[in-house]
Amino acid sequence: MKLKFTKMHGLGNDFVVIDAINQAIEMTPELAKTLGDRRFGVGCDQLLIVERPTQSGVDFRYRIFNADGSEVEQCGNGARCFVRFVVDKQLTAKTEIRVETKSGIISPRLVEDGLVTVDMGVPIFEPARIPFVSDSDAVVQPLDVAGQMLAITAVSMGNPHAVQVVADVDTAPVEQQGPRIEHHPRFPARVNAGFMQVVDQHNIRLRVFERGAGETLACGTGACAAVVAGIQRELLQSPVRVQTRGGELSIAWNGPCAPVLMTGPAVSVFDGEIEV
Ligand SMILES: N[C@H](CCC[C@H](N)C(=O)O)C(=O)O
Repeated sequence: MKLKFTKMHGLGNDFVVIDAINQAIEMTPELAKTLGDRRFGVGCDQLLIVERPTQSGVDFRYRIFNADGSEVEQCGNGARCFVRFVVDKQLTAKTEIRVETKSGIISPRLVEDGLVTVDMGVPIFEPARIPFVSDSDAVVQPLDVAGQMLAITAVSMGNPHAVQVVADVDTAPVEQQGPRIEHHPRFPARVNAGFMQVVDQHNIRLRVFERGAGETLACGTGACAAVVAGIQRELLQSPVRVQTRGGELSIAWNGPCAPVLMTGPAVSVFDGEIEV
């Protein structure tokens, strides 16, 4: 069959977005991996699948697959592109929608000058719910990575993140440490590895080696996790501007029981179709 898709990105974190409401397609890890391949397929960091909701009071269901085919719980840059997609394709007349994901309901909404704000929900710190193997709930925990003891903060935004502070993101060992952290045995579901440089209390620079995708130009949940970790470590104060390699995100969080609000762009690049 001919499968229609839209190529989109959020600060260079790129997506293949598929309307599975008006197309009879059942996404599988194998098909996701094929479509995500930058040589043999369309190529993307993640695939975003738009489906009808399974719950009442919700507008859509949104499934997320990494380029390696793994289906995951949450994607921040993807959530912004999702709302841009359903509005552009006239799948809704709303500009604020409720979206069902594997990790719960999120509420992205279009704001002025093309930006999108998403309520990404309340961060999770309990190790068992991240999941992170630990008998402590300390904010900073040691993690032995190939004999080097790192100081990380483990937090879930629906998906797991391990955030460390580095002096300079440009010289941080992202390519060497990233895969080792991603596959560390204390993260039984693997993990996204964040490298955060604190510029001042309201500004950070960030690189993320993503679970199932490698380093991306930006990671929305990674930006949320880094700001939450920085505030918990008393290094940051809300709101925080996060400079990623692909551009800037604005993150606000008012403390442990509050949701994290993320604001940034969402860009549609082209429509296409591919034989599957
Ligand atoms: N690689 C992530 C999913 C995509 C997250 C990222 N693209 C974002 O914008 O949050 C994971 O396996 O949890």
